[in-house]
Amino acid sequence: MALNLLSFSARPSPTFSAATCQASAATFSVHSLTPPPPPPPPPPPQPPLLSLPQKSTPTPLPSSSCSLNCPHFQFCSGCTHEYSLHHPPILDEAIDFFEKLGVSGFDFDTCRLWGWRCRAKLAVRGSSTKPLIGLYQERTHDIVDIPECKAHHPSINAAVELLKQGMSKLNIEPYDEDQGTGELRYVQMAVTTYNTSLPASQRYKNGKVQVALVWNSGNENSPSSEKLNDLASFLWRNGGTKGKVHLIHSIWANFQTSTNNIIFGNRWRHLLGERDFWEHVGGIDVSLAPSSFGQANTRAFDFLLRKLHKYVPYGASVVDLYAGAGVIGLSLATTRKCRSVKCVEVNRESKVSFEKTAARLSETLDGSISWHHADASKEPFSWLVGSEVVVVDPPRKGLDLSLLDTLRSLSSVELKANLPESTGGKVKNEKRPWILRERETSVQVNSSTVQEENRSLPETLIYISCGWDSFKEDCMSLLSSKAWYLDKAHGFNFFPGTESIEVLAVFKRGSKPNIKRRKSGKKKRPS
Ligand SMILES: C[S@@+](CC[C@H](N)C(=O)[O-])C[C@H]1O[C@@H](n2cnc3c(N)ncnc32)[C@H](O)[C@@H]1O
Repeated sequence: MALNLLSFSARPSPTFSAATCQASAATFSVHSLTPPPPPPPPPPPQPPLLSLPQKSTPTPLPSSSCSLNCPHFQFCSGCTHEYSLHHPPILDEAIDFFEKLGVSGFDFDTCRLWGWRCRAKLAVRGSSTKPLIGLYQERTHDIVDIPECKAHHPSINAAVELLKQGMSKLNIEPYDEDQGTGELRYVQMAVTTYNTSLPASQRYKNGKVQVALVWNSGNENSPSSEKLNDLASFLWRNGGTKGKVHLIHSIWANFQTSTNNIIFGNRWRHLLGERDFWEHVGGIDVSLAPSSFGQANTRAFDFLLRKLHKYVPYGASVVDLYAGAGVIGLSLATTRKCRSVKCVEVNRESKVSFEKTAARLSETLDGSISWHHADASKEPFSWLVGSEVVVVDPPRKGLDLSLLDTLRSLSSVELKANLPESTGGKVKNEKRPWILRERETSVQVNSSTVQEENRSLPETLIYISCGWDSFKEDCMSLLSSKAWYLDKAHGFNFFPGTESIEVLAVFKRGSKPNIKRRKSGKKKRPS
């Protein structure tokens, strides 16, 4: 699927780091699973999970601790603030927002502050003798070279350095946007920290990089393909299994000739190394092709998933909208033994990753699990029917309006849905409309599982958001419909150094129960 440059620099970027927050076991024991961080830079004392039940401002730390210490700060558009990485400026606003809505127990998981980015898309410009590999400078098309990025997993920086050496040695020309000439346009680097042959404590820092080279040609038969193969061989020879340092997991090519600012073309080729890229998050092994969406902050995503699990009842039926490769849905299917899970994703490239993950999990999956190549904004109601829980994880711009409207009107629709003759169109005639509608592009796991007719509508809405502004709007819109109330919210430091946080919000259908304080029943002590 095409990605464009706006989202590229929007999902905050780069870095590399050292310390992992030491969350107190009492608040979030999963942190004890976090492998120790890579050795490098400034490892100040880490503030961990900040539990903010009241309007409590987290304990202030000196501004020098938890600072970015990145030589590229101010030149590169990836990070917007330098100090107190554990406490992004937006956090205070989030605390206020949830407090005003009467949500108790909002907490913020600070996660890893440096070296957190396990997935980066970087532009390649400059010249073969002096390649520049990095992000655009704010509001320009000038690339800032970021070899010492503190957000990047250290393996990404090492792989970028190796790539530069290869380009110089083999005379690979970076892309020239004005002329449309040159060979290498972008590179995507994705790190897998899944290596069970290492002790758990050493896995993160020994992450291996899946390198995807975006080549300026229509396919692998172009005259410049020889250079592409030479570059891949160079990377593999020096960074692959037999290199001095084993750094590279695999090398892929993507072919793109478009003159707009879309990063990837439609054609992908696996060149060297392992074809399958596995990571372990949310209690499952997940496969991620370079063409599929993958979360940039692997560790923080793992924390989020583990927190998410507890909001989904055992045996529930779930629809996972904006599902990517179905990581959330499959993680729930496995850990919560879901009766059914439907994943809905518009990028067809994610299908193969879903299939691989599901195949590896097949023995643990009992329910009916499916993935659908479909646009969640089209007939959204049909996706909601039959699920008790809906999970949405939209892009930064938030929910599609049609889906938002459908969620807002769920209480009134439910009445109709329960009346056998009253629902219109496909919903009326087909028990599982999604199967009919997307037959060619769906994947059904456990097709032998008999699905009973389930016409229920979601009672729980779990909203995962990477766009704070759009989340606020969607949240207020859902609440103003009176169809939902906000029950819980958690924040995660997915993008330290930036203005963004990730939010996990749990909405329940109906009105908020009026919880009256129970009388303790204890007898007063005689004074
Ligand atoms: C923030 S990502 C989340 C992916 C997935 N939940 C995960 O964590 O790996 C948003 C996903 O929504 C997909 N998407 C965007 N618009 C969509 C739509 N209208 N219908 C279905 N999927 C959509 C994107 O392709 C992307 O994979």
